[in-house]
Amino acid sequence: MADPNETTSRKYSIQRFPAVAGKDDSDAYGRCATWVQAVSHGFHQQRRDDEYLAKTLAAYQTDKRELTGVYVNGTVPEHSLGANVPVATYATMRKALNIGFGRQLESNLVTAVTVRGTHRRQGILRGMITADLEGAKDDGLAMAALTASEGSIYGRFGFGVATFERSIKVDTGPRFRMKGQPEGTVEVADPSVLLELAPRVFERVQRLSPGSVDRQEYYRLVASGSIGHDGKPDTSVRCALHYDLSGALDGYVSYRFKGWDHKPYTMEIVDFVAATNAAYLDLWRFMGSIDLIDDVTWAEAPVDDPLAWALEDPRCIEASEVRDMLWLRILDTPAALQARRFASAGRLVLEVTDSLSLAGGTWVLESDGGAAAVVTEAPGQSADLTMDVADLASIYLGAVSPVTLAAAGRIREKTAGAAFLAQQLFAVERPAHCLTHF
Ligand SMILES: CC(=O)SCCNC(=O)CCNC(=O)[C@H](O)C(C)(C)COP(=O)(O)OP(=O)(O)OC[C@H]1O[C@@H](n2cnc3c(N)ncnc32)[C@H](O)[C@@H]1OP(=O)(O)O
Repeated sequence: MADPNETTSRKYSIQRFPAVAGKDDSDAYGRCATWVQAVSHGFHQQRRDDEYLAKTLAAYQTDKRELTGVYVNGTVPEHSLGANVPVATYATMRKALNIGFGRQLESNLVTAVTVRGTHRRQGILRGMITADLEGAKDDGLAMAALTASEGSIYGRFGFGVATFERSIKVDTGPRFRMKGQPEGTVEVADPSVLLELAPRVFERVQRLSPGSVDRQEYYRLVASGSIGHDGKPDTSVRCALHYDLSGALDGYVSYRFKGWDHKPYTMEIVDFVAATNAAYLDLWRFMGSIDLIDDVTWAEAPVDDPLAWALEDPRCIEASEVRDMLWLRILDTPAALQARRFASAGRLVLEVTDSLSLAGGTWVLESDGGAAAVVTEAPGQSADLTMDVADLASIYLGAVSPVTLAAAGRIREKTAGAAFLAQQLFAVERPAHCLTHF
């Protein structure tokens, strides 16, 4: 792997360093704080105050984020941003990805990618991401993941869309009626309880939900209203908890009222985490019962949503903006395949191409539908399916059909029926959905 600390050219230096929150080492803290300001600049957000920087870096340190900054060598023109302000940023942290049937795969999460407008399209992103993916593979990881600001950036680096989400607006007026009966109870709580409870509930979701990525520290802070977009506490956040029939906590929803000047009167979901089907439906019953409210909105709803089937009138849901959510990048094809449990028995020869030469090759995948799959290298064997590594990432969690990718001309089917067999093999036990943005 390229050494991220080496001087890459006479023009730029790359520095990689851990996020630190302690101010004892003022140089290290200052470097991290300046890096956070550069990220805000890259995403057109406001300049951050000391409180925001302290809270953010504390959360980053908890997540063990590794920060990368690209710096201009030498002096910069008078009055411009100083040479200590990175012209490009990039961060990683390692978290578990649920890859179906309860299996977890430690993955390299990529985030906070920015390149200052005056330095763009000179290969800075390419340099940062190729070095990082190589390094993650050298460390033994088989998977990288990100959520993308634009759909056109990451396919060239071997990332494929693996899960989707959508925004919904639910009419909670008189026609909001749900089938069935509650199977537990819902109670309103002070949102601060979520500082402790949110990670506990999410831990169950992480175990049970294909496509789920373990959450970063920031989530419990947002769900509890401890931190809003501006870094200050968000006092408009409210929350409700769900208890199962034995009284055990198994879900929560946090939400905020959009205000009396916003018509129709709307409750916006901040975070909705349900570890059981009953918790999900009962919390929706609760959201649909809040007086004086016309609509409930949720920007991170699943595409394949049980709510639609639990409503007497599914048209209460107005869905918009179905969009890509989790992008995966396979770093080691046999390791990623062997980590999975396959849903049925079958044998496929897969030829995988990879322009970054990390995960390309030909392998035989044999599954008896049980716990272990056998993956053996088969160089030169004629393949049943050939695909780019990005397409293998897309089908990996079962949320994208290989049949669709074959129809799109992305996967090439050399043996009739092989795409359908792949669809059955890669299926998971429930629709993959990721509730974690990063
Ligand atoms: C995981 C995340 O954090 S997602 C957030 C991504 N960041 C943003 O959207 C913030 C605003 N944008 C930026 O900061 C920059 O434009 C970046 C990071 C997207 C790209 O950085 P650059 O250093 O300009 O990219 P770089 O020069 O390495 O380009 C590499 C390749 O990607 C292409 N590319 C880069 N950005 C884009 C884009 N937005 N759309 C399409 N293609 C792009 C380049 O044309 C180049 O293609 P090539 O290698 O085939 O010639």
